[in-house]
Amino acid sequence: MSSQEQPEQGEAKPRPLNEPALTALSLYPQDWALFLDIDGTLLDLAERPEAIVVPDYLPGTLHALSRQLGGALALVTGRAIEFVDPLFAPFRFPVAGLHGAERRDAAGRLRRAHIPPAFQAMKQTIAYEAQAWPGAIVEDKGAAVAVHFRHAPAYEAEIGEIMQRHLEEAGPDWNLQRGKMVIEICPAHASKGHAVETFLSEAPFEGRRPVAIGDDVTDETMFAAANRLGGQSVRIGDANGKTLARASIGSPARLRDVLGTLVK
Ligand SMILES: O=P(O)(O)OC[C@H]1O[C@H](O[C@H]2O[C@H](CO)[C@@H](O)[C@H](O)[C@H]2O)[C@H](O)[C@@H](O)[C@@H]1O
Ligand SMILES: [Mg+2]
Repeated sequence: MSSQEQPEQGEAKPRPLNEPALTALSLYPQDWALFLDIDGTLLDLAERPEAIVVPDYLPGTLHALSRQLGGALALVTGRAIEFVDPLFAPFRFPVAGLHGAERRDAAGRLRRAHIPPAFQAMKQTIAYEAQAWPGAIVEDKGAAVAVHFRHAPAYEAEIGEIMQRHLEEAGPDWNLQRGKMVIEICPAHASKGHAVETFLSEAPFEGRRPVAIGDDVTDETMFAAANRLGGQSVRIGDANGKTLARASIGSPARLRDVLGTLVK
């Protein structure tokens, strides 16, 4: 690398180019709200659900960006809320968990999904059945239960059949949600798009245009909401063309870099 390409000693390193879909968050912070998925978006995917790594600078970056946006930054995730808060401590962001089935608004009010005794019993049955799928991981998320087959791909079809059967027994209040090497049963009213719309009906999100960023099929409803509301929708990674998102960013690492450049 020749000397003229080297930044002068002390000169700031060239800042990554802001992605056009996100620049507005820095140029017009009073007009925009940011809705962020977690796994595969803010955080790199890991081999196991509990093996995720939160870069030590990330909670502070999100807090600074939230302040810049007047508090209009929310996490919208398939994770349970109680799993999310420790990830970004000491900050407690507005958050929709279980794909929108539970939500804590900007005022701290928490709305949880009901967990009937029959659902608790079903989760125990699934945990027992999972013993027949070596490598599968059962994730009890309270009002949802996920079976991960990232390390048991040979059992994907059988797991899908069993989960479909449990869904039929559970009834219309529940839904089957697929994701990356995972299938789960969650409350039927869970929708990330509806969660975004609900946040946007409340302070400090009200009156702002949404930027929705996600990486998976469960994020498509919030892309649709953002598109419908004159906002921006950004998909992380390669969606093989099958997405409603109107922009894309290559990886969680790239997104984290760009988010850092948006903080003034
Ligand atoms: O809506 P998100 O915030 O993206 O959460 C989606 C699911 O993320 C987790 O599972 C996924 O990430 C794991 C860790 O990287 C990975 O091991 C797994 O294969 C992925 O499916 C989480 O465990 C789920 O509960 C979330 O629904
Ligand atoms: Mg995700």
